[in-house]
Amino acid sequence: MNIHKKDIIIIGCGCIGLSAGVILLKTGDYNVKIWAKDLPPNTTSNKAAALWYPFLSEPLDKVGRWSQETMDYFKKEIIPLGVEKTGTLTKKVYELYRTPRAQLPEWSPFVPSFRRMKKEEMLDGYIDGFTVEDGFVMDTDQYMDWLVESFKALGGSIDQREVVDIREPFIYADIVINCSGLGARELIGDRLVYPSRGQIIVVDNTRDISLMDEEDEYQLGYVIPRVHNSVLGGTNQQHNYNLEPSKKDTEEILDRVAKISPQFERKNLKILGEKVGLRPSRYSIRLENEFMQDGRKLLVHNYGHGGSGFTVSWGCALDTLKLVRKGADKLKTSNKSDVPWYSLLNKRRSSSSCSFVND
Ligand SMILES: Cc1cc2nc3c(=O)[nH]c(=O)nc-3n(C[C@H](O)[C@H](O)[C@H](O)COP(=O)(O)OP(=O)(O)OC[C@H]3O[C@@H](n4cnc5c(N)ncnc54)[C@H](O)[C@@H]3O)c2cc1C
Ligand SMILES: NCCCCC(=O)C(=O)O
Repeated sequence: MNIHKKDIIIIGCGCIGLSAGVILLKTGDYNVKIWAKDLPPNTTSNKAAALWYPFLSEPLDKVGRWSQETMDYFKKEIIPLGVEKTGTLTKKVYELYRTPRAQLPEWSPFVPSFRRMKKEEMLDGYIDGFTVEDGFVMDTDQYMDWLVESFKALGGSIDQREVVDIREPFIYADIVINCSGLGARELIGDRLVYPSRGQIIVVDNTRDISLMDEEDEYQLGYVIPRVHNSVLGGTNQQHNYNLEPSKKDTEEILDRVAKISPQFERKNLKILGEKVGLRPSRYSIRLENEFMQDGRKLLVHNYGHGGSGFTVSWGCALDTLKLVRKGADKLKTSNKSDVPWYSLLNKRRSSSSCSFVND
């Protein structure tokens, strides 16, 4: 532990916490520790498909910028390391519609390669669609393992521990980053974050383009080819906490992807497994500073990424660094002796005590 560097504790070891940790460590200015109840492969992040595509997350203008910054980071820092190391591949994606789409997605101006699909690219049964030429997909478990390895190689350390009171980490650090995902509901009493249950099926490899039937944002039909296998999806069941795969959902996902193309009919697929994750959904991604204990402590919130955690992860990590720098300059020097450590814990924080004023 370098005493000249500021200590930071990140709560959460999903793609959001790990990306933030890597960016903070790369500056050389911080000692960074992750505290997390669940570690990969037992996080929501490990249940993701995953591909670059903004989905179920707001506000769309910021999601656009974060997505573009994440795409740039992947192109410069991750894709060049090679697929064997990171489990990440550049992959074109088609978003398909059976009805015309007058509106372009609000995030599209941020993504240079975004365009409407050409007639000659259209699949049978679809009349409209969009494409991004240089998106990416990752074998999620392999990518998450690479993120952990990168974080540790930069000097980060990971403690598997549940944080029951948000003030506990402040005994050890003046700056805490809240990357707790859906856990923010309990950790800081934010009832605005809720689960959107997603179920996927892992199958043997399929074709070389990610295909997503977006006609219905609740009954999803997508095929995402990855490095060692492909993922079929999916579901978007709000406020559903069931973590067990449902046979009914599997049947309905298979029916939906078969309608994308005959090559995805069940007889042509070899099912390898099913996964379920609870997307940390919120009306708006919360990425902001909160000063605690009369301005002596800084809590940076970075949670509520819905269906886009991987797609915005590096953009949000870069903004987390900006918030840390901005907030740290405003911290009143905390002379540890005048804040007895037990005083931080002797009052349980009521859920109503948090203010969720978003910027
Ligand atoms: C089926 C499915 C498919 C998806 N596909 C994609 C996709 O293709 N592209 C994409 O961009 N996104 C996708 N997503 C969304 C993406 O998975 C999430 O947005 C992302 O994983 C959120 O990351 P996170 O780090 O915030 O949360 P998590 O991965 O849930 O990590 C939260 C961490 O905080 C810890 N934690 C919580 N509370 C506490 C506490 N009190 N004390 C200590 N630790 C705590 C947890 O243990 C965990 O380590 C998908 C999601 C699902 C379910
Ligand atoms: N629009 C389809 C989204 C693909 C996968 C994904 O982001 C999800 O299921 O959350």
